[in-house]
Amino acid sequence: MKQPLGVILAGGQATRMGGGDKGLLQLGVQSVLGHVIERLTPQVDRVALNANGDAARFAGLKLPVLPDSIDGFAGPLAGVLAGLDWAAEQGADTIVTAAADTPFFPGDLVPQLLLASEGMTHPLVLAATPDAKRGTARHPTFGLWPVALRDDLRAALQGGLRKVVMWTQTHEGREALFPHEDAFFNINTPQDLARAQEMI
Ligand SMILES: Nc1nc2c(ncn2[C@@H]2O[C@H](COP(=O)(O)OP(=O)(O)OP(=O)(O)O)[C@@H](O)[C@H]2O)c(=O)[nH]1
Repeated sequence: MKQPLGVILAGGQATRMGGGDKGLLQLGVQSVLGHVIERLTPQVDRVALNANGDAARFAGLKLPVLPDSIDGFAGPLAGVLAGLDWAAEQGADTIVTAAADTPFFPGDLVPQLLLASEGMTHPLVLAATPDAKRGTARHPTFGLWPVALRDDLRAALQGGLRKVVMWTQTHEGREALFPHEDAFFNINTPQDLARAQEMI
């Protein structure tokens, strides 16, 4: 399998943060997105950013900016579709997604997702962490996605499907387990940002 392309999901509305772009918030010496780019870039072939609205605000990052093609804010799956359409243009087979608000995700994200996908015709794997109640918790914005299923995903979104896990289940998606409960700590609120400042 070719090395996946990387797609950073930054297409949300950040309502709990009061709007704006969570990825452009300052965290230590760089933006939250800067941390995400730094972690993802060495693990993939190339990186693009999925974001809606005026792309000029991300010009300094020097990454392709991919808007959602589904009307309205359809959730992270719309960003996955934008990433898969870009990957198809680039001749790639798969993408790995990472959320723009999750600055400390594992440095072995991509190898672990690839390992979990061995033997799958259409590699579809979500990252997961241990969860006291459910056994494991899946992280729907961190996954390995096959370009071959992009038209199926487009049809599902056009039919109103929004839940990532529901779509992956219809394709017998797997999970890759990361042992640390906080491996995908994400910034949703000003309190989360303060906690992240303490963590770096
Ligand atoms: N492309 C795309 N990505 C989205 C959309 N909604 C959420 N996301 C992304 O999905 C991930 C998780 O998003 P959430 O934290 O649930 O939503 P959010 O909009 O970032 O924040 P809240 O509005 O506070 O829930 C983030 O990486 C978001 O950028 C959307 O409509 N389109």
